[in-house]
Amino acid sequence: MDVTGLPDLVSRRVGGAVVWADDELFAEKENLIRPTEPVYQPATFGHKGQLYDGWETRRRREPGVDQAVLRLGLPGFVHGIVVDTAYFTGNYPPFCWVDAAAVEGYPSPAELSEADWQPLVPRSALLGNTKNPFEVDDPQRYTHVRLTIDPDGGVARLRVHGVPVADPRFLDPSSLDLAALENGAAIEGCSNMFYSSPANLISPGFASVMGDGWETARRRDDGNDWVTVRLAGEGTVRLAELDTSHFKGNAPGWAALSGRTGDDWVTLLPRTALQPDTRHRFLLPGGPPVDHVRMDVYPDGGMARLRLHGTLTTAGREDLVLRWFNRLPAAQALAVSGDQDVVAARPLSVVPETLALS
Ligand SMILES: NC(=O)NC(NC(N)=O)C(=O)[O-]
Repeated sequence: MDVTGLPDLVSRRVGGAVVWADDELFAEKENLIRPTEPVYQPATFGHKGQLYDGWETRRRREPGVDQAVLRLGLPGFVHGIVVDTAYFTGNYPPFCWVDAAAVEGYPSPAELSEADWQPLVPRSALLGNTKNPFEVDDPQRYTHVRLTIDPDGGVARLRVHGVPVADPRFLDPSSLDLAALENGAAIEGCSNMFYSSPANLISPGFASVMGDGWETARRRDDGNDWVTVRLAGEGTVRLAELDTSHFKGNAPGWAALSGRTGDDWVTLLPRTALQPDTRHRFLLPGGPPVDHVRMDVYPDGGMARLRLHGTLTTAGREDLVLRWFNRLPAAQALAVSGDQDVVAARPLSVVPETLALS
């Protein structure tokens, strides 16, 4: 499975941050999570040396390692990590490892140093000027990761690919974006992602440039492009927002929405004309609850965001609560539910009494 198709949970685009590094003399730690590909200009010297688009520490003169701690913009479970050493050739770290922690609230760097760090990637050899991929097999929901480089050097980007798991305590089941990545929705498939990923469609916030959206290649046949979203939970969609912002010469001419209810697909929005560079909002007439939504765009093009505001059904809400509760580390699950038996019995198929959240 190519996990790099999954959203990058630590990208700055989804609110990730590098909260601490022991050293960043040559190049700033914040570069690690820039959403764009690294760039390089040879023989471009600043006051401290060659400028690199990455995180680069000084040459160690004592034994030890360098570390950076990152907060996931979207807490979730991690399927794969990419340590990209692009353009670091004579100065990449020969080894690295990655740990993760699940922490409630808003811990400071000092508090994070005391966290219960779990190994995600063991000590592994790195190649220079290469995207170094690592598969991760760990069922827990994490909020932070820690990159250790051994002994020192430069890393251009750290990508943490996984599945966001929303904390239901912060969601109002009667009014939420059922298609939002941060609420637990996911892209299940699309016809084409030549220029940019469909995960952008359901990412937080507005798109700031065209590259922040989903863009297909120009079609040269009679078909049309499409994308399917698994909703955060089963629900009823009341308001659809199809935002073509920044797509001026390449917005689709039309779009339609359909929803999956059981084995059937029902029309939510019939084929409707779109304008370039416009945040369209369509009130939907209601209808049966759906758990997946497919957007067809005609014939091709790009879109910045797709929002599907609505209401979770009871089953949809229970699903969402369980997805979160069953991924919590045991100590956190106990703190939340207060019930040793409930924690021991996970994964459950019914929401525990103590988690009957409004
Ligand atoms: N030419 C270099 O890149 N040298 C050094 N790094 C920077 N950024 O200048 C180093 O020692 O790694």
